[in-house]
Amino acid sequence: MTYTVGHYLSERLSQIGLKHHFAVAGDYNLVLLDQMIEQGGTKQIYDCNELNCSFAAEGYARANGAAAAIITFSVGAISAMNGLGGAYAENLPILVISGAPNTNDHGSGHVLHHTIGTTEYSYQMEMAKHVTCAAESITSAETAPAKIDHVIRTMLREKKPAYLEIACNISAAPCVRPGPVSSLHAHPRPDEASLKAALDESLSFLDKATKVAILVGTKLRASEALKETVELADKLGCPVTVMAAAKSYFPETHPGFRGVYWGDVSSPGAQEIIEGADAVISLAPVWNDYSSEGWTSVIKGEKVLEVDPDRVTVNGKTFDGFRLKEFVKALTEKAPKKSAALTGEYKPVILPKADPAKPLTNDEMTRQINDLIDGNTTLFAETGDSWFNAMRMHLPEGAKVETEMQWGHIGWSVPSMFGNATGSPERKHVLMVGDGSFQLTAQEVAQMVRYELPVIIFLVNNHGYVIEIAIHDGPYNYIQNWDYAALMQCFNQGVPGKESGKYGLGLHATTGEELAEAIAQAKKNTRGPTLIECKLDRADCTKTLVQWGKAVAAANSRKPQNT
Ligand SMILES: Cc1ncc(Cn2nnc(CCOP(=O)(O)OP(=O)(O)O)c2C)c(N)n1
Repeated sequence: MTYTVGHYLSERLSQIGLKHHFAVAGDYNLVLLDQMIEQGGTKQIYDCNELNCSFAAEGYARANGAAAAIITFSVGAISAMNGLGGAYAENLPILVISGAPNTNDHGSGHVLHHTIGTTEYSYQMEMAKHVTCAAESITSAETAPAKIDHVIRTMLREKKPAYLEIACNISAAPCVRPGPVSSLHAHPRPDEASLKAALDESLSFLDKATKVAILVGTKLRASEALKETVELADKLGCPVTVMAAAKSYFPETHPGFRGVYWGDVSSPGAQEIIEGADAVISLAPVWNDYSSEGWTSVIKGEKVLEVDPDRVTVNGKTFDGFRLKEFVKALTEKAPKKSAALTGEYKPVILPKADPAKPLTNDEMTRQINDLIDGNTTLFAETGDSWFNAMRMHLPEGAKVETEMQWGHIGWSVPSMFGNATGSPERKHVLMVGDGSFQLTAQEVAQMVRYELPVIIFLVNNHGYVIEIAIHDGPYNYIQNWDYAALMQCFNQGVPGKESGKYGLGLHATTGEELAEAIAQAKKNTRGPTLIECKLDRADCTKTLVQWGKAVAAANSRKPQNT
């Protein structure tokens, strides 16, 4: 068998640890898809559309560290741009690979199908450059290895997405074979002088402090320092809170854990700890209008030692030339005990068991979902009141929570969980998603039926965009109601000639008792997804969403300056 450009790409992807890649067929990428199948290093998984394909890759990267999605030129790639933007915002290394026009068409004056009808085809590359850390166009086999290695090496180092387009007549062109994968993982050595200076300044900052606390931030997982943070917390003996988007990045069973810090909508006691500290070690935070509750709660300034992925700022000085992980390890070695602020114990929100015969409430639904979560569960929480329900859950050791609080594309969670479950089949997957979000990407549940993924979907049917209503109400927040549970019958049509692809289960829950029964059935459904449609009253949402919505609305309605 001739070794080709497509084989090189496929081998590199399997060398970095991928066992699957996601794809939607299109005539610009069919030969490339053949090469991927022929080389066989990763299994080809199909999605209903390219938006879902890019989000499935993003979800896979959350489980596996990286991912790849193959789509067709222009009509496919421009949909996938949304997944690239999301991966950029969420610091996830996914590689989106687009089939591309035949090399003979460049400069020919030909108008090609699927394009915008011009004779220039570079617009897609120009778009991709804005939402990736590396982007290359492959139009010859000779230059393919260097370009493929460049985009993979860069995305792994930067924890950002990358983009490749491969001309459709080059995918099967003969190509040299790759060397060891170690060259793709190389990181620059830290600048020792700068690291020492940062450490000395930080120790001086901590020496003067009495009430020290750690705030775990959004980019800590991408900085690959979760374990190192636990070691720092053990050494300091101080309280630890997490930002909402970092929920589950620090073990909630740790004696120092004190909940989610989110301004006025923090876990009970967390706001006092962070805002009352005289030294906050802030690890990889992202302060945006949502995470700061409409700019009302940003933790910065002279009380803060801010440790970003590649920079430390403390005592009015800033240091770079090393990675967060290297700094945290060095700080742990020298850090003093600072346990004065660790008082009392963490009291998670305990939701009372409701009368099972009464209409289902948001609290009862959240309570039963929390009971379902164990140390092997990955909980996806979609944009909406699901965020706030996830924040008030207490997690056992090993449980993970996935959110998309920077990009916030509603519907993201359905394909992302599909990708995550594909990449971590050994874990249980649970999704909380509102009816509004679900309507954007619902068809990807059909792929969960096709690939027989035993995930559990809690479809929160509160008849509209409740998070938007909390921010600013209007007729645009009310949507057509669906029979969401009935979708499973539609998706259960099976794979022709095969026994598979017909085990989706759709259930309705209008009371606590019905929900408990549905969960019991879901646990037994091991050959497909179970969607439980939870009917809630529209006004029945978390108090924290209502409070947060007011703060965000105030931020959105700030008058223009100098008018
Ligand atoms: C692609 C995209 N389009 C529009 C929006 C704005 N948006 N954010 N949240 C929503 C409504 C979410 O409603 P649901 O999923 O029903 O969630 P709930 O808050 O639980 O009702 C919208 C329409 C968005 N975040 N993403």
